[in-house]
Amino acid sequence: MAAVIEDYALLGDLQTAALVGRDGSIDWLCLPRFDSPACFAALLHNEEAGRWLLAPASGGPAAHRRYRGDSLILESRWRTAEGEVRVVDCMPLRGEAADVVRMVEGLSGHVTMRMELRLRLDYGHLAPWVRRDEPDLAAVAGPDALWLHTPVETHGEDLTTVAEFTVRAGQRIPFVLTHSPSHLPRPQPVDAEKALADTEAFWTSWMSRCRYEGRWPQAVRRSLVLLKALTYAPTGGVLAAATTSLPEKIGGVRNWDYRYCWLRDAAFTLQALLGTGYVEEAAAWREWLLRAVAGDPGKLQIMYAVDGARRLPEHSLDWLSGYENSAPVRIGNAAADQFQLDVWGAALDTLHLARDTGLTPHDTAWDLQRRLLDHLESRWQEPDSGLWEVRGRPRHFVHSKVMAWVAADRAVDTVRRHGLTGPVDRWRALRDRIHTEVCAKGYDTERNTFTQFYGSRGLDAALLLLPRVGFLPWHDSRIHGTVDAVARELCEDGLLLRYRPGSDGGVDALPGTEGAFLACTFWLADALHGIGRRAEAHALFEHLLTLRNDVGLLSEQYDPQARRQLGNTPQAFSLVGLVNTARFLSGAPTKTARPGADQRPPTELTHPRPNRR
Ligand SMILES: OC[C@H]1O[C@H](O[C@H]2O[C@H](CO)[C@@H](O)[C@H](O)[C@H]2O)[C@H](O)[C@@H](O)[C@@H]1O
Repeated sequence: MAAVIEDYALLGDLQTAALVGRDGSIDWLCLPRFDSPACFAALLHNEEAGRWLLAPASGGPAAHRRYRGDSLILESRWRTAEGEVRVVDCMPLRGEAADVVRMVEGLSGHVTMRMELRLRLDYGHLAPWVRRDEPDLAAVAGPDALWLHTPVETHGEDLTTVAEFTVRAGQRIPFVLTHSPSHLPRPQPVDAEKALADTEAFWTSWMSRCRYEGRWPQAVRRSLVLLKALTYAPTGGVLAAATTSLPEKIGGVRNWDYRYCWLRDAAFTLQALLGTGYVEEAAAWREWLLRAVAGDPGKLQIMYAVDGARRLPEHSLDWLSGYENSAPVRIGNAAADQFQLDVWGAALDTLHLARDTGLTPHDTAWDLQRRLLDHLESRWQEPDSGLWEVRGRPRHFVHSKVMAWVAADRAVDTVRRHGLTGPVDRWRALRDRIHTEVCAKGYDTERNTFTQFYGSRGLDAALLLLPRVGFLPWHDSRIHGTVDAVARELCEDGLLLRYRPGSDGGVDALPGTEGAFLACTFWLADALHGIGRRAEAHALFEHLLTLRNDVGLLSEQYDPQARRQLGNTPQAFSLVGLVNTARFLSGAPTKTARPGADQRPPTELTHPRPNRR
């Protein structure tokens, strides 16, 4: 059985990622790309679906784990009756092939170790043909070939490669697993010691570019490393998370594939990276976006594969029982075909922010912005599926309309401040029309709150973003009313749901419930800070920090009753929430509002709180 979600640490080489449990087992690895079929899928079934265990034979979880410095090199340490041992895991940056390097270091005594390599290609479906390729072991199945390189003697047991060996104090014993397409010649195995040194040097140098100077620096730096690990280096695409189908409720059906590039999630990630000095990543994403959208901006999708491919058909893998029996396990994502209005605003906002942050101007980018806006102008009055990608009928979601306002607003601002050309009067009129309509139809005067969609009784955590994007200032009484209402109606044990799935007769058309949404809870901390309730904001943020696992990972959601993480992991939305809230609470202005807009929080409460009903 897989471990609890917070037991997993991430390894990655900026093209794919692996999850390692505290027990020393790699239970998730897709090769060669984040969204390729997994060769270890025990995470979504059990060890029969493939895993790679390397740990003391006596078993049990590592007593202590940490990443080495600011790197993605994981060190897991066990104390056993025989002595102490450390396993150091990493994925070196991609050279000729993909590698996983595992170094066993004897710290004291003589520790008996056990290795079990159970490769199961195609998401646990296929046991490869394994043979000796002296001095190594080669495994082949269809398009994939893998080699295990180690000085330790191995043998086969029950379609598994097994080794039992002893490590003495001072000894270092390497294991290297290398993947390559099966039709190519065997790649050179990497030298494990050099790979570790190079990987550490890469991450140290990457972190030296960090310009974050606010509070909670360790939590922010770790989140930035994890966000970087979710970018696909060859194209600049940014992933939502490293996994598929970790459930939003244990035993439930809300299990989705997040190994793709959502424009919305990427926009949030880029805002966090740009705000902490990582301009190169923003430049790479802009190029990715321009390529992905090239052709017809009217055919903009809300998500793409890491290489910009558009077809992501959703289907279930019925041979996998699912994480703790949470079925189905899905790959692909049907939300790719949805109309989500906010995505136009998110893309335009990020391109605007990139220009403001000093990213070299790009003629094609402005051309794309104009064409996206033209398209949006013709569609903003249509109902959509909203940022939560509801699978119920399309609605006039307030957050979606506000993001349409953002698109028009940023275009007007670009002309005004950057001297680019466009029909600015028309855009200004569009911006004002959207604003007027949202305030008239999306705001409930009786309850003093904006609502989830026009005429809805339900609320939505995304309404907390209205002042952040500059739609209304923090001191507006409608914003105070909305923050109060959202906190009152969507909080569970101090954490925020994104909406109540049962509201308005079941807005998302999915059965069951889900956990508290971590990104939304970070937005609540921002909102409390923004309206001047700073002590509450800080307390909430500190509480959120305690929900990270021992090595800083956050998944998408949290179950406050069971006190455990839920949903895909590590999730960019949650990590971005952490970075952006740390910045905001440390005194930075909000990320996306245009310069000059009233975005600084008041030093104290300037408006009376609205009456509670
Ligand atoms: O709630 C149903 C939807 O859930 C997933 O979407 C969520 O994840 C996305 C990636 O992080 C995020 O952009 C979106 O805001 C979230 O609601 C799932 O991917 C969808 O297929 C599903 O309809």
